Amino acid sequence: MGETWSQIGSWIATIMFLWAMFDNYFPDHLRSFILSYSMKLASFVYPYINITFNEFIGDSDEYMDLKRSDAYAAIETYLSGKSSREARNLKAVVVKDSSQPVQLSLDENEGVTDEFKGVKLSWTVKKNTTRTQSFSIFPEIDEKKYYKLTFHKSHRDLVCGAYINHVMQKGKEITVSNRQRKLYTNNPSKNWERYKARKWSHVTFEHPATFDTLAMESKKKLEIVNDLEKFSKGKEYYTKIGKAWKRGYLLYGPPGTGKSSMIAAMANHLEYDIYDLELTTVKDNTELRRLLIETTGKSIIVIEDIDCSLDLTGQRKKEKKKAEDEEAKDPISKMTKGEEDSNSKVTLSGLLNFIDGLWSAIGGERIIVFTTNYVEKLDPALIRRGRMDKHIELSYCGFEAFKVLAKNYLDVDSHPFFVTIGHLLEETNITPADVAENLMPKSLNEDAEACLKKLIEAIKTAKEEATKKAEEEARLKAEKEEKEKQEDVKVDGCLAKVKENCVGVLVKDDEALAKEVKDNGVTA
Ligand SMILES: Nc1ncnc2c1ncn2[C@@H]1O[C@H](COP(=O)(O)OP(=O)(O)OP(=O)(O)O)[C@@H](O)[C@H]1O
Ligand SMILES: [Mg+2]
Repeated sequence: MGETWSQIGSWIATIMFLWAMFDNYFPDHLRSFILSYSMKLASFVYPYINITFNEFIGDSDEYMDLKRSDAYAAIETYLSGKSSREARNLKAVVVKDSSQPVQLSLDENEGVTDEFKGVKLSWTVKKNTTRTQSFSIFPEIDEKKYYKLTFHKSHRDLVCGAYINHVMQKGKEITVSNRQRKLYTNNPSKNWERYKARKWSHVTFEHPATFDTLAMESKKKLEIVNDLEKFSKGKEYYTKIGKAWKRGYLLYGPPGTGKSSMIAAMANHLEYDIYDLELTTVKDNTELRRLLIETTGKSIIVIEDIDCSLDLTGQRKKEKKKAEDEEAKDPISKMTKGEEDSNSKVTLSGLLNFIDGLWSAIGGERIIVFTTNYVEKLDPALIRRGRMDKHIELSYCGFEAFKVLAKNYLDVDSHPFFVTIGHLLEETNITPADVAENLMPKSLNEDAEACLKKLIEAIKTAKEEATKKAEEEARLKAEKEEKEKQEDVKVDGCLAKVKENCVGVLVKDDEALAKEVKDNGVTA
């Protein structure tokens, strides 16, 4: 044993001596010559290239700076399917916000093979373990995991370029399709500075609406679906035309015509998250921009009832005044509300900047949706094309929309009652929400026919009510006109009297005098 050790010792000493001689006495050009030949010899004996992808990147001395590498995560996801089929030692990882409860990945020292354009490659998971210097009796063990990609040197260009890109892209795509989508809402800014506070809170987005369940004309529906798909696949196109990759939709129509349902259908179709922006809690334009920066790509930013959210139409002023009146009556509610109802100073120009300013281009594909019940009240600058690229009107229920609802709610494609319903719908304004409510069976023994009958009655009632309302409105209008006519006659009479009494002193023209008489009576 002692002999072996002394032999190893003498070998090491000899190698070190030769290395020192080589380093000190060989001329530079001879040294690089020998080194290059020895590399060639090594590559002849082992013609493979290894690339490592570390799990954590950043400054390892500064623990806080370490960040899980996106590339590592993408590789793990990319290999997950292969690993579960081929590898013998697997590890189950719980992935946050994923629709799959666990993801299987390779355990240490396990490997799988992959093939790309006829080239074979192998992936293995390795671990470096080092003991960190510490004064504890239990030295801390620092483990660094990494993926090692091995391939033949003749495929260097293909692997370093196209293959690695392919892995990253596929890995991200799988992550996106597995992820649970989220519905975000903005937190009031007074909470932003708290420990771990976030600008957006989220829940899992689970709205079941799809374009199949949406009741509207099929032609219009197809047009919207095509528009969305063209947008979501249009990265290169948007780059080519020099436009930020985003699109604005304005959804308008009476309450209950499916504006919110359409937003849910859009998100489900594109697999996007939704950011539901409550503008009234945003203090000013700077806060609006900060919220925008924190949104991610592949998302729909929604501002519902835009006419009520901003002081563009005078709506908010009215609401504020009403709130102030209520507070005056109930001072306790004012105290409990605290600062929450502080005034928002978001302006039209701030909102326009949010939609298409320089900041709006950050973070990838994004859709912005505004909804309103009163499109005519909106400032034209806000909804011009380029900002709100597509204006979609959601209107009262037509026959085609009814058929979609009948199929969804009752599983009925045709029925003798359909003809009556079709005629009634042509003559009556009834929202899809009301139609849907009537089509929904309310007890176990209510069948499709009973529901359709119920709907016919409801449309008839709506029609009668609408006729009554129209008649009442016509009566009020006629009354108003009659009153105005009478007032005009009275004014003309007074005017004649004034003119008669003031002949020669009349200084005002007829119109001004008439106005004064109208406002103040004959005394004027
Ligand atoms: N076009 C539609 N297709 C299918 N269902 C609809 C449609 N319109 C309304 N509904 C039904 O009516 C309900 C209310 O619709 P939704 O909330 O989408 O209306 P809205 O236009 O957003 O109304 P508001 O202007 O009051 O916000 C939905 O839950 C849905 O079941
Ligand atoms: Mg709505």
